[in-house]
Amino acid sequence: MGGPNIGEESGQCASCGGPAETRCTGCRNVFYCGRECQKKGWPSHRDVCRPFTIAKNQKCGRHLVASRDLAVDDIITEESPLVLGPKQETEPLCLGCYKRITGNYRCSRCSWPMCSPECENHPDHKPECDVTKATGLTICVDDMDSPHHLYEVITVLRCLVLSGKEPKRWKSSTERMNNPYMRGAGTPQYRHNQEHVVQVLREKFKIHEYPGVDASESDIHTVLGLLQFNNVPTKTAYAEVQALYPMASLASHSCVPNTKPVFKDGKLILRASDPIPRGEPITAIYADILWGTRARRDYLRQTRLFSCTCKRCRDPTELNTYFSALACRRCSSPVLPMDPLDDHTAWACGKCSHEMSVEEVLRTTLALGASVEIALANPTIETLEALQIDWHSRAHPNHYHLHAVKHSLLQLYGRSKEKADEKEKDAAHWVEIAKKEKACKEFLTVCSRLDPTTAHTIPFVGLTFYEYHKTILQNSQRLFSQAKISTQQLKKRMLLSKALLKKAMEIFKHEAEDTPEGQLYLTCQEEIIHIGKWMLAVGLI
Ligand SMILES: C[S@@+](CC[C@H](N)C(=O)[O-])C[C@H]1O[C@@H](n2cnc3c(N)ncnc32)[C@H](O)[C@@H]1O
Repeated sequence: MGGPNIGEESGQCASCGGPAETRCTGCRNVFYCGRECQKKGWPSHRDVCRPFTIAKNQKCGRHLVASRDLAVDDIITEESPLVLGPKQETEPLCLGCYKRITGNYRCSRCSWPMCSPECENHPDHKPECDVTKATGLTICVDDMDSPHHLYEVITVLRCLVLSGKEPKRWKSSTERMNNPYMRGAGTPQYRHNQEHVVQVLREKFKIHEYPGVDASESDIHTVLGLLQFNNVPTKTAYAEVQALYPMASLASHSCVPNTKPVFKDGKLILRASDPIPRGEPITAIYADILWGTRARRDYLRQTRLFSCTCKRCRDPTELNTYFSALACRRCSSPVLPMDPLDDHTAWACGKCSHEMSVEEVLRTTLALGASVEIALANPTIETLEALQIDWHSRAHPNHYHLHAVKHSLLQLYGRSKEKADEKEKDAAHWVEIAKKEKACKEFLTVCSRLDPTTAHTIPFVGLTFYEYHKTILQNSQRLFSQAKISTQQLKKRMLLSKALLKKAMEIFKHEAEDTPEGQLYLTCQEEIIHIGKWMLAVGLI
């Protein structure tokens, strides 16, 4: 049998000629009888199937480029990580499933805290389990609520063990990965790594004595560099961890990424989140989408050693969100950077042209961030509203620090009397519900401009849709009981409320059942049934 019949629905498997059962999971143009045949057919099919090529330019180095026009949701890569493990700084977590742990259970072989006997047998945990056992070291981690320095070594150790066990695979995947890390020798970060990773791995874990592992000080620093520059933040069921992927690690960065990642069944599936024309770069985001431009650019410079110049970074308004804008002292209009790509630029009011120096802007932003951090540590409606009022004359209401305050407030509003009897819901409650609705709408508007696919804001946006549905539900039931809306209007609002729940479910659909997001998915499901029953009972359907 020759090469696969691209695009032909021949009814025959392109590999063995038997009856076709499934489409190629990459291009979906070719038919196979099953997974095995797809694997066999792959070598000849790869070049036509792969939706990307690896390109190279001066600005980004190697990067992925669409090899054909890609539609939204097209799969770009579906691959297992070369290595996956906790982020360098993390609170103690299970080294099998990455769930936060209580400390009540320890691996029976190596003494690392884990969550259960099943997790101690998880293949991810094997490298540190074997190395720790070989040294006879007892792992002492008591405080489960603060980052613990011992976890800094885990992912590096996993890389070193893999490089010893599967040297060919390790080398072919990593030898061309970007690693400008050694340029950082002598920096505070390098010194930190020397003390907390290199020395710990060599002196405590005796990693250089472990069979097959080359782990000179410089080997360990090289691995630290590979991880720093090429890691892909990967959201597992319970935590965001770091991973190296042969292909996805090559995607260049944009603060307006055109891909969305989902980590499922141990694999990263990277899909197009926008149509990507042939020849365009395929981009991921390496920073937090809900940080302002200066914070994202500083972070990228520090961790990845480049200055982002993407569409959002170039736009003083950050896609019309005013996410970093301050307020003019003279006329209250937004104050924006004159040249957002220049760190020393002055900021100016768009209306009265009053200028602020960059130092004043940084001082103000820092002070706002500090006030927000304190307020969010113990949030109440009173303290958060007081903070909003206090900063009203100094920062734009959409400022990213105030956006975080809004997200907390939209959950708090209406909560105290949520379960109360209708009679107990007083005027103050309905004022809160009105504020809640407004906050939900504002929060979603800003997020939809920054992250239209919601792929990078799942917990925030999903929860907001859920909270939003409550306001529509409660308000419409009240207005109907007061005969202020017609049956038709009530029905319309009930359907809107259900649609908001469905939107939340769509956002949470990949979340594990025992996470807050997975639980909320189930709550939404129950709530939809409940609303349906209520509509039936009152004759709306
Ligand atoms: C994960 S690696 C990507 C692969 C890398 N380009 C290579 O050649 O191996 C991340 C590095 O790529 C470069 N890079 C990625 N996106 C970039 C961008 N938007 N602008 C400039 N450099 C970028 C930076 O050097 C960054 O540290």
